[in-house]
Amino acid sequence: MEAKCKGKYIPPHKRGLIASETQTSKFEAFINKKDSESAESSWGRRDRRNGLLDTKILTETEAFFSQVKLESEGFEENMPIDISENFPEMTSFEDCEVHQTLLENIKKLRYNKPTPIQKYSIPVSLQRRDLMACAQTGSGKTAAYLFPIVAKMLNDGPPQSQTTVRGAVPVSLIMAPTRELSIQIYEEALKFTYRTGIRVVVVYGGADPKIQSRELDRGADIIVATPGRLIDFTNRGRITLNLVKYLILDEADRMLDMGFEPQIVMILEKMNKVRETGMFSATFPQSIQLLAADLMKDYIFLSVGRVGSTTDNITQKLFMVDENEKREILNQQIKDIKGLILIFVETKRSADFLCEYLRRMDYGCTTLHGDRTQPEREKALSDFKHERYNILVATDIAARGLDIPNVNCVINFDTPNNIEDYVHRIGRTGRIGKKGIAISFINEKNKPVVKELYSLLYECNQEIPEWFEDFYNSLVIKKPKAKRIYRNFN
Ligand SMILES: Nc1ncnc2c1ncn2[C@@H]1O[C@H](COP(=O)(O)OP(=O)(O)OP(=O)(O)O)[C@@H](O)[C@H]1O
Repeated sequence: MEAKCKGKYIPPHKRGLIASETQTSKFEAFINKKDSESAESSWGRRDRRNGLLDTKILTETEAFFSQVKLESEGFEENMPIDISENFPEMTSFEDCEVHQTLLENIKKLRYNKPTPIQKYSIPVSLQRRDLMACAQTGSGKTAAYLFPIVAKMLNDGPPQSQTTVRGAVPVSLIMAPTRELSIQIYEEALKFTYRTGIRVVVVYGGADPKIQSRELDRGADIIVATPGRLIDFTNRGRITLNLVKYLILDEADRMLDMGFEPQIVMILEKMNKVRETGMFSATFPQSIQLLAADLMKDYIFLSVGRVGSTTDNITQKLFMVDENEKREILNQQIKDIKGLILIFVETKRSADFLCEYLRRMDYGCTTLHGDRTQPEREKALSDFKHERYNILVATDIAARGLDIPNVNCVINFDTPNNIEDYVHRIGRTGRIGKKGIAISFINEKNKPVVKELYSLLYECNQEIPEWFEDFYNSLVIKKPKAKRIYRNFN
């Protein structure tokens, strides 16, 4: 029996056996032979029938493809893998019998081979299992979930009941914590769905809801969203979630922490219980893992490298700097750095002040923070990406997920007191095998993060300055209790 099962990963040891096996037969119903044989998918045929072909999006996506450069300098291959059930890894994207258009899109993206997280997670998702996946920043987690979603959707074909409901009735929902990250995921999803006929729409706060609403009216098969705006649209009946089969929480630990969790629960309540869920992040504190586990069924846990660790490609430097010396030291440090520099500060006000200062020092600088309007935020990010300014001063809204090529250096002007934030922030550099530098200014205010930071530096083989060793020791070595002196009165 031929081992080819469309949209499903077939591990090398199972090729040539297959169809009678349970995993395979479970998916036979979804296999649409015509789809995989013809260049056009059933989604494409649907669009043609309904006059939905969107040439503007196609042209836009072609422009994205033309910007793709082969940036990877080789990923770390020998990472420790922890997986809760044995799933053989895939060695190439072609291992998966997926629609040829998806494989062509992978070629256009110039992904020659899967990264370690992709190798292990794609087979799990194609076997339609829930997944909690943790891998370092910049290791290709976005493709790790987009590839199987698009593969499965191409397999399944459009849902029959879709046309009877008003508004958008997505099959896949991807949620992310920030507007900029949602836009980035949307643009990635356009590349994966190019010429498949699958429509992707992004909805996020701060942008004109009328424009987003018009897009939704044309139909949305994959929706990428920030939670607040998604709730608005579902409450207004513009988005119906009861056909969602594939749910992804990107930056899942952030999505499930206290800030977002109530909104996520509200959204999940509107969804069909029968769905496949994927949760992805570079960090996953244990308490959040427990919460996440409650939202999945019989899930696979996968980690590539230690949960919450960072890549050795980032050289992490620490400086002991008092608050009033920070600007001066910053000036000394950035003078000779080539390429893009991303500086993190704690507050929106300090972002503006620091940017102003750097401009006075003749640096090309812009800011990204929550007090700016959405168009200003998008322009700032685009100006930075396209190197119109080589310094971006940002608050934590730029900490997670953003994939900006050529960020050579991240500076924690105000180092966060939470190790997860630290890991995500410095992860804006040293992506996909590239080298990067992360500089952090530390002082007494950072006591809460010292222990975890020390462990992180140690495990990533980073140089630990003597003063930091002392700082650490002063916090961990308990002072001996004063000895009681028993006087001898004899
Ligand atoms: N197989 C691959 N080959 C080459 N490049 C890849 C591959 N997969 C992903 N990339 C590229 O790697 C970069 C980082 O990927 P991505 O943004 O998905 O990382 P991430 O793991 O989600 O990071 P973060 O934790 O910061 O969100 C992107 O530019 C992406 O296009």
